[in-house]
Amino acid sequence: MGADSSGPGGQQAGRAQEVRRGAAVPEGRLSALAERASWRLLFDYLRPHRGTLALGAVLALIGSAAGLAMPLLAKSVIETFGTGRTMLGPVLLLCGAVLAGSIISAVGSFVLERMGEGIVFGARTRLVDRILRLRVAEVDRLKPGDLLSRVTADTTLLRAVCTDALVTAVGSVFMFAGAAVLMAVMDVVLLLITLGVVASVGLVNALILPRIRKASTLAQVALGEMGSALDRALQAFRTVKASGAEHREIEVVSAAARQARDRGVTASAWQSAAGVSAWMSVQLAFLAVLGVGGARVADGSMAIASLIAFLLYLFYLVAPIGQLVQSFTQLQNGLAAITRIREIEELPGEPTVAALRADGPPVGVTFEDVVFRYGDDRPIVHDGVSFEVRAGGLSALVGPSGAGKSTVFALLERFYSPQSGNITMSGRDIRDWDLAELRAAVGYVEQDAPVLDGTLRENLTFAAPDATEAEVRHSLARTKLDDLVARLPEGLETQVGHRGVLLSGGERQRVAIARALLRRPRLLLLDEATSQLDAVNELRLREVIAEVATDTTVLVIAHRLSTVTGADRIIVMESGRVRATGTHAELLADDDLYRELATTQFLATATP
Ligand SMILES: Nc1ncnc2c1ncn2[C@@H]1O[C@H](COP(=O)(O)OP(=O)(O)OP(=O)(O)O)[C@@H](O)[C@H]1O
Repeated sequence: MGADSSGPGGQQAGRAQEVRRGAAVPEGRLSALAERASWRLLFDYLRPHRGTLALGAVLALIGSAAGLAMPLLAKSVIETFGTGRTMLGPVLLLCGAVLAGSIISAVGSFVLERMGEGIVFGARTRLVDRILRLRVAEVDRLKPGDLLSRVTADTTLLRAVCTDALVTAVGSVFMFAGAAVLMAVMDVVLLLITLGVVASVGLVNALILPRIRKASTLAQVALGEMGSALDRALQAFRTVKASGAEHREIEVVSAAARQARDRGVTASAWQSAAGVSAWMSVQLAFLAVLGVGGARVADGSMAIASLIAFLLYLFYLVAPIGQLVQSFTQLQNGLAAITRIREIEELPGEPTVAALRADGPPVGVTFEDVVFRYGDDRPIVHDGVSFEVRAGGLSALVGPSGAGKSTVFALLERFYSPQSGNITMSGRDIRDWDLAELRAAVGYVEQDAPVLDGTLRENLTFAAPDATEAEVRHSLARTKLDDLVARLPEGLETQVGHRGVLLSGGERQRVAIARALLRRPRLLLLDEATSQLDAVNELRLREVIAEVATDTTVLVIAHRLSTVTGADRIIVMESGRVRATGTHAELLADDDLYRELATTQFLATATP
């Protein structure tokens, strides 16, 4: 029971709400969310790679150590000036340190970069896995463009954190500590002056960093909104063109892009402020050390070589401070991205549904007093729906638009769960069916019969990848597509185009039926297209449905009189209830609504 839910707890439901609201998330809530995306989340990503991380860090440290030795080696070179001693030894040592330090640093940074790519790969595959396993109800609330941006843009930010930021931070901390220790050995007073100035940078940054994270989160949300806006326009591309709405859609996408830019600019402004504070502190430290150190050189208490070495170390401090500040700002962007990735990862998903095949006798279906609404804040769609569809034969659901017919199919597929009432298939509550077994037993052909980009063969075997050539040919013959395949230049290997645009509406519908039949369903749910089919296609579809109904239960949402006249049983729905059931002749005699539908809507599309 309820195997298709990992239990949306209150917290998860709350997160789903945040995702749904997208850019409309109030800023206060955002910072609370960002807080939750703590270091712990980052460590979760890093934990499986801790061996590589340690190796990369050690190499980065050795590289930094070689760098740290340079001022000392430079000092020894300077000290040979005018002494008559040969400079060859110290110079060779200096060159060796430069070379070794560079190579070791490069290897260390490659190891960490590679680890970063591994982390991003892991995050992307987990995210895609989660998205494709989400419950239909969750996907209804999410925007595809925003999801895409989380898989691409947000994970890219994660890489920046795990590679650049981490590589730099590890090296910088060591460089900073090493330089500080060596400076302490050389002159404690000058070091204290330096550290005093540097501490002020830390203080300023502590105030700036949360602002960077907030601005960065908002910028990523805006980027997701932009993706959604573009996706909306592309999904309805022909409608956009036909409505002359290009400029309006361009404006919608541009507005989202503008918002992303503005928020990005805010984040950059704070980042610049952090950078400036680091730069200023180093300049101040340099001036202070130069002043105090110069005075001590003048009074003879300090050698000029020591002051030069100290100032060199001070510059060794400059780079790590700047880099640390940069790493921390990058980290803020990364943590914002991690929060967005986690929001999706924590949504409830369904268990794996393997591509099984049903193979069994036709099944009957019953609805008993089913009450359903799509969300707590939504109106009731099924208000005590009860009906029975016996095993085998053709049954039709009819009723005005919005009566709840397609919802019957969605509930049978367990895309949603009813609030009350029982649905059984083959006498067994559908909640007791294993989800994979249930979905294998039910073939589902949606109204707009989606055909995926790819070849005709890929589309046919989509639900049954192990189907044999003979089975494919058989399903083509049953759905009367064999003459189409014979006409196509590359037969089954012909590309059908994005969303099957190269096929006609009738052909798409029959391809979708053939695809469903290849899985040998025990119940075929067919949402008939409302669009007009030409007489030949309509006749073919009718023949296909009648033929399939000889060995499977077929439940069709009928929009054509020709379909219902041949049905064994018709269920008339109105306003979320079943108002009548019977044969065409019985309903024509007994039910006013059916009579009206039959003489208006249905007749309009009937073949002579
Ligand atoms: N995913 C959804 N989320 C929220 N509400 C929905 C969803 N799908 C359908 N509804 C609502 O449920 C009601 C019934 O929809 P349903 O698609 O079942 O009607 P129908 O009888 O199949 O209509 P039609 O013949 O026009 O397809 C409609 O008011 C619709 O707005």
